[in-house]
Amino acid sequence: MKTSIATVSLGGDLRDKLEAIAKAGFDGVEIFENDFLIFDESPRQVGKMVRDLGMEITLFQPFRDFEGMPEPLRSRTFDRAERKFDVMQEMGTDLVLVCSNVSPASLGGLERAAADFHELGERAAKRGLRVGYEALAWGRHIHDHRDAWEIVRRADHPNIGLILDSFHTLSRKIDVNSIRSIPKEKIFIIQLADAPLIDMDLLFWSRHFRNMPGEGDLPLLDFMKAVAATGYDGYLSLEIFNDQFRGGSPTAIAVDGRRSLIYLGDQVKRQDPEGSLPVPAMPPRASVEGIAFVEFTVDEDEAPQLERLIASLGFRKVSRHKTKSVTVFRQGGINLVINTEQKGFAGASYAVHGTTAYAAGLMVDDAKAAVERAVALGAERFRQPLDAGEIEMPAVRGVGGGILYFLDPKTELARIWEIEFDPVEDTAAPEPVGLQSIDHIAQTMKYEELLTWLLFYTSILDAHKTPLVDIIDPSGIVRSQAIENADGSLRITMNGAENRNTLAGHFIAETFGSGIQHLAFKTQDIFSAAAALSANGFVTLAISPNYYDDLEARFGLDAEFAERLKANNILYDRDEHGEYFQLYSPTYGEGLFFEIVERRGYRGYGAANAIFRIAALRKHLRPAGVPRT
Ligand SMILES: O=C(O)c1ccc(O)c(O)c1
Ligand SMILES: [Mg+2]
Repeated sequence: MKTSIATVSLGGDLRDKLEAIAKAGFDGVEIFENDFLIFDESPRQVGKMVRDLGMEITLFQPFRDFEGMPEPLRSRTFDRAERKFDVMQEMGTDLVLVCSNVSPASLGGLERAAADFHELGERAAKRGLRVGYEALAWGRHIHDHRDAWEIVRRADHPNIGLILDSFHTLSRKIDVNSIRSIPKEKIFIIQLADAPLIDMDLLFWSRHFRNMPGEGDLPLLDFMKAVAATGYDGYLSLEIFNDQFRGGSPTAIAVDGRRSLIYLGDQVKRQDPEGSLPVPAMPPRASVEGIAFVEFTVDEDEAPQLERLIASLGFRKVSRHKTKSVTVFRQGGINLVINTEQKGFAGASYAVHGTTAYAAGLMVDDAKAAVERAVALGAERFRQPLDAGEIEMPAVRGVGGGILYFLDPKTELARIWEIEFDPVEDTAAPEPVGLQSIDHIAQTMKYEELLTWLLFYTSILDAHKTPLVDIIDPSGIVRSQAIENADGSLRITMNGAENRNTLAGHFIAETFGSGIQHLAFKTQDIFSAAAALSANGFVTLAISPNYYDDLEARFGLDAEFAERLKANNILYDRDEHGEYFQLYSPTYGEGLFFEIVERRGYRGYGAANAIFRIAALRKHLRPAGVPRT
């Protein structure tokens, strides 16, 4: 599968962009004219830079306001085209994009436009160049690829073809099946972009909100399936106008882009294995059975404090690593691993970020295959030297440089706790409080990173994203979106902080990066859990009494029930599927905390309660609100 991206998609100068694009593994690049115009090197030099990086120029674009011009504008337009043809020949590319005319001076009429394109085709052919016509969604006369195709068809010239851009077609909800009957040799290139569904002016939406396929809400897969049905096997080229992306790291955005294309190709191929699109083979998305463990890095001085907090949550120390300073705490199906090693990645991670949950292990159907897929999609494999007797656990780098491990039931990874660990007798064992599994892992990141990790998880794991919700923090907005699998055994919430004054923003600033900010454990009975926690000396996060007054009024709760919630600092929510109960620990250190939830059918994460618990959590930021028993 040949991949390309338009230079307009990234920030930096042309050299930075080209280097980032090559590094991410793209085969080609669209030179966006403005990126070239503001760059000081000659067209020849730019072409050489691209080829020296092992790529080719797939397209030069855009050429605007061409078709349907009355004289004398028409002649001027052809002169202008000849000048651009000169540049293209010097640069070494044969394809130019003409986008549909937006000029008020332009005249409509398919025949007139077709005649103009025929003449342009003649001129292009003399130089061995080709011209692709794209219908802008806001073109003055042509804003539908079906009309653009009709013009190309009538132009009837081998050097004139069509360019399809998913945004223009899908933003106008044009039936993609109309693509299937276009001869593949008349499709000169495919441009791809997704976008979040926002009701706004098409031009504004396109110029500011496009994102990578899979990051938005448009039916890109339907579009690509229709393209593939033509037999098209040429370049898939990203063209992403997005202010946030241009402000971000060109390297990171390029990696996301390439991942999005490979993943899209993979989806097309899985639906039509005999299709023409040459997609690299890779294992399917990993089916997740659950969260096998979460691992904390902490130093020896702080470890007792964290262990006391975990013990008060009803976790019992069950085993110690045979060769490393690593212990396992367990309750129900939850494994919390405490790593106080100074060497290796855990030690390095502690040195940079302090006490954090820096790694998580997912139980999947096939751990090796999961990593193979992740790496095929551009993830960075993680490995470190093993001690004698240790088994290799497949892993990749995840959010914030954390580690995502994979285990499976069919290899010795299933027995990792017996193979690498010795059982220990926990003399101060607390009473379990009925926590059964990890309901969700909550990761905090800068808002700019949210789409990156959303694509990372959804492309590697058999999971989907939920709609974006706004979490109201007293100091700003945190944008939250969850990754879930079908049976709810995997839930990861991702909270994108827009400023550092929010609780999430504070966490990122103080731990020097993104990562797991909290873990939510699931119980079947939150009231008995609350009682058992209290007996263990666990200090529950205190919620304002005013919250309960409001809650009673909002949901029409009976007074006695509301009083029970209040007495236990339990937050309550309801959706069309059922009820939700939450209680929290205070924050530990710079913002890490724990949550306990009971779901009675409820599907969300209690966004409506966030402002209340955030306000309460903030009070505990300093000093650490850890029970010191
Ligand atoms: O926003 C634009 O003007 C513009 C230009 C060229 C394109 O290929 C496109 O899709 C949009
Ligand atoms: Mg386009």
